[in-house]
Amino acid sequence: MWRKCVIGLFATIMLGGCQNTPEQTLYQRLGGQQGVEKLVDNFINQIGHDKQIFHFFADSKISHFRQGFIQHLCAVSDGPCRYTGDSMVDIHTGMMVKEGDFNHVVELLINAMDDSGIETPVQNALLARLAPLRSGIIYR
Ligand code: HEM
Repeated sequence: MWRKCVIGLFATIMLGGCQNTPEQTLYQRLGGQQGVEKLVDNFINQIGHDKQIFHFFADSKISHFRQGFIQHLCAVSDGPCRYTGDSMVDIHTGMMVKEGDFNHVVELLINAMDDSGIETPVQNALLARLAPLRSGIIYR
C-alpha cells in the first residue's frame, strides 16, 4: 500500500515537473535581453583592450555596432527579435578578416561569456550557432 502511494507520488511529481519546465530557448538560457546586452557590453570591452582586433573597429560607431550585435545575437538565439541589419557578407566585405582573426574574436567572445557567468553548455550552444557564419566573414 505504502509502496503504491510512494510510486504514485513520484509519478505525479515527475509529470508535474515536466509540465512546469518547458524547454528554454537559447535566448532565455543567455539571460534574456538583459543577459544578451551584458554579454555584448563585455564583448565590446574585450575588443577595446585587444591589440589584434581593435584596429578593425577604429572607424566604427560603437553604439551602432552594439545595437546591431545585440539584435543579431537575440535573433540567432531564438529571442523575440528580427535582425534588420546588413548581411554578414556585406558588413565584413573589405575587412580581409583572416582565419586567425576570426578565431581570436571567438576567444574574446568566450572571455565575454565567462565574464557574464554564462555556463559552458550555453556557451557551446551559442558558438555552434555562430560557427556557420564563418565563411561569410573571413577573407572578404
Ligand atoms: C561569429 C563572428 C561574428 C559575428 C556574428 C559578427 C557580427 C557582426 C554584426 C551583426 C555586425 C553589425 C553590427 C551593426 O549593425 O553595426 C558586425 C559588425 C562588425 N564586425 Fe563582425 N561579426 C563576427 C566576426 C567579426 C570578426 C572576426 C571581425 C574582425 C576581426 C569583425 C569585425 C566587425 C566590424 C569592424 C564591424 C563594424 C562595421 C561597421 O562599423 O560598420 N566581425 N559584426
